[in-house]
Amino acid sequence: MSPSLTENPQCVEPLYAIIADALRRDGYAVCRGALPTTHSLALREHLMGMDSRLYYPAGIGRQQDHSLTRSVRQDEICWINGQSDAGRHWLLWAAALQRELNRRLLLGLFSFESHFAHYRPGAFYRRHLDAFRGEANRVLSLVAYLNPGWKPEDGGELVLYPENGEPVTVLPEMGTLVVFLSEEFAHEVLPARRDRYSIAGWFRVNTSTGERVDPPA
Ligand SMILES: O=C(O)CCC(=O)C(=O)O
Ligand SMILES: [Fe+2]
Repeated sequence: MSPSLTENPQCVEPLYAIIADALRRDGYAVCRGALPTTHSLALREHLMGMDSRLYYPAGIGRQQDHSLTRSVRQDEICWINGQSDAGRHWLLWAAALQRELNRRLLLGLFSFESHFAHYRPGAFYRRHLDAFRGEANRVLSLVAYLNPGWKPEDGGELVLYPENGEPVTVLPEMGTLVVFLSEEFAHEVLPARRDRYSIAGWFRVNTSTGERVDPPA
């Protein structure tokens, strides 16, 4: 898809259709140039200007063991809570996508959480699942990349592992968006040779019961 396709609001419609069709067919979608250029540039600028102390090493599950975590993932993250213009705009964009995917695929997506991620040169995230089967909460994973001029020799690819089929490799190029079913696709981030910036997010369903509110907010 060319970047110009999503440049103005009336052109977002085809993007939703493309993502919904690909999810229905394959369980994942990879869309180059999906984020409007003005939007991805604003997010990138915000990231570049952020105080690096706002980032902290990512964890895994409830795992507290720092060296174990480092052997699995080495990105630094900052949760997006809508305090900045760029962050608010991103959350609105994700909410529109949530609404459209619910309308087209009846997924019942209920909430969204996301963070900025920075992988320093050499950092990786080993093969993992974002959600475990039967624990229906993270249903759909979404990743958006914010790295202009990324080249194959820069590494840092996302590799998705479909259960039946060849691995799918994605370069983390500016504006590229990847969406996939969280319980279905193991995936990993290969080490990059440059700083690698992205947003990772998850849509969840509401699994609250009488005793437990999930998601909590
Ligand atoms: O940055 C990516 O390509 C994927 C990140 C990821 O898998 C995660 O944060 O769970
Ligand atoms: Fe992941």
